[in-house]
Amino acid sequence: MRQRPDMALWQGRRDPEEGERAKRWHQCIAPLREGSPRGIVVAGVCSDEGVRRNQGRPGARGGPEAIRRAMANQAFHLERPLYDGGNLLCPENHLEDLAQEQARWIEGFLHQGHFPIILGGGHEIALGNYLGLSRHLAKNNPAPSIGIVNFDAHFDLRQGQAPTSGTPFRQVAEYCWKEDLPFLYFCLGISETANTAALFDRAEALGVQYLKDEELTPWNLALAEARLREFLTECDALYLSIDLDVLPGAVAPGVSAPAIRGVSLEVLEHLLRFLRSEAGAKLKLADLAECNPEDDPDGRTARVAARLAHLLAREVPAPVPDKGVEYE
Ligand SMILES: N=CN[C@@H](CCC(=O)O)C(=O)O
Ligand SMILES: [Mn+2]
Ligand SMILES: [Mn+2]
Repeated sequence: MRQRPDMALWQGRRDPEEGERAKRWHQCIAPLREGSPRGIVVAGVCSDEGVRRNQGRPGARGGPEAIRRAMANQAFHLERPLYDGGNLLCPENHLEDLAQEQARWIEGFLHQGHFPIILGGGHEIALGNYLGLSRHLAKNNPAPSIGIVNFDAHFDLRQGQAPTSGTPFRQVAEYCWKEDLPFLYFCLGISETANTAALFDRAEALGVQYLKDEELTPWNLALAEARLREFLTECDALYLSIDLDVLPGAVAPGVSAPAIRGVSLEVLEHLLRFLRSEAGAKLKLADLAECNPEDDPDGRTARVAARLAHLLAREVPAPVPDKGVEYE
């Protein structure tokens, strides 16, 4: 189920005549090992069973490889070590077991002090990410207030017995209810035409905060900033999820449900930078979900995902030690 990093994927242009500062990601990334100094870990969850179950276009199991290939040639500007943490495979499409196994895997990265950027995979990857962070934080705080900020055209609060790419945050809400934890979920980029009235009702009933795509314009950023700032005051820690279908379909066509309108890349990047500076060390974990290379002309979506990973890795705050752990 766990797959070691395939470093052969990390190929790209080389400019030796330009010297040491002409490096690209493929020249700087290392396989993650036990005891590696704290840094950024990119790791993939190769699952699209959730998308298939959700009546979508499968293919996102190839997302992690496509995003790594796009990352490989990016110029390297990071100030922290960068690692490939390998992949997690969904066992015989048995999504029911994925989240628990993924939670243990994520917890391991966090325990070693890394900032994980998890590459999807359908958005079913969100449940395991949340659970991993929750378990990690529970070591020092039995009832952590984890805020989820999800940039997404969809609420992903669907009902149903079986988990799918459309259910993860409803599953998180149920977990929080059972564990007596607050469910703090803020979804940005909601498309009114892509979410039924039933989903808006569920969001309301669960106390979900949201902003619609049409409210996230460059001339209205103060609204999102004020709402995010207030949201963060309630959170001990932040899990940031980016469903690439929040972007306009022309920018991110390689997803199961491309957006007609979407939120512009400029606005998304602005808000990611804003979150970084407002959340500081509360930001513990990020993911990029739904990249589907089978429907991605010119690898556009993988490349935009790679750029967002660069931004997250560059903007991520210096780690703050968990209790009892010192950073060098
Ligand atoms: N990950 C979520 N996906 C959307 C799919 C919507 C659609 O296929 O139209 C959802 O469930 O709402
Ligand atoms: Mn979506
Ligand atoms: Mn989603």
